[in-house]
Amino acid sequence: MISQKGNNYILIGMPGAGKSTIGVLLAKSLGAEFIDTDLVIQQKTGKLLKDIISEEGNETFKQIEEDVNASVEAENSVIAPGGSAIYSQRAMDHFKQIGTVIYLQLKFDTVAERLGDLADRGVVLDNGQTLCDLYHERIPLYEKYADITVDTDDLKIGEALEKVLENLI
Ligand SMILES: Nc1ncnc2c1ncn2[C@@H]1O[C@H](COP(=O)(O)OP(=O)(O)O)[C@@H](O)[C@H]1O
Ligand SMILES: O=C(O)C1=C[C@@H](OP(=O)(O)O)[C@@H](O)[C@H](O)C1
Ligand SMILES: [Mg+2]
Repeated sequence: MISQKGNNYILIGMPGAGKSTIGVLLAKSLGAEFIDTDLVIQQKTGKLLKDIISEEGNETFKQIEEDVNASVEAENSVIAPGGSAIYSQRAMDHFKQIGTVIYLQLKFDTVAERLGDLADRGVVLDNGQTLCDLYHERIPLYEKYADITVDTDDLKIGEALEKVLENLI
């Protein structure tokens, strides 16, 4: 049986890559809905992401994130999950089934420049792990799940949006 992909677009990439910022603009351009699953998690738990991570730990956060991401029901939507979504095979299988996965690719230096205080932003980082370690751990996972990769380095937000639109399939 040939399985048909859904008509959603899912943005993946490092924190600060612009999944949320470009996602909402992409949805406007396409006349689509926009879903930021970080906000779904916050609404569901009644807690800020950074507080879930700091108070309950990475594993609990990843479990909550997996459950939320794997149960997104959407049509004609742009979906912006958090950067750690790629740790869940189950969630990513779901995303690949309901839509086209777009990887917003950035060089490490750009990611480091964009991100401020990691704890304040709530990044899933193991004890002793640096941002550079995290970047190298995740790149193969973003590449593994991407249907489309868009290099957005050195682009302004509007230019990155245009490049994403040009690359849509
Ligand atoms: N070219 C760009 N593309 C996307 N975001 C950019 C760009 N340049 C600067 N920014 C800034 O980087 C941040 C991206 O954050 P966000 O959209 O929350 O990313 P993510 O959801 O991937 O973590 C925003 O503050 C945005 O204004
Ligand atoms: O990459 C990460 O570890 C995370 C990224 C965040 O989302 P953004 O990628 O939208 O910033 C959020 O899901 C959470 O704080 C963990
Ligand atoms: Mg985001």
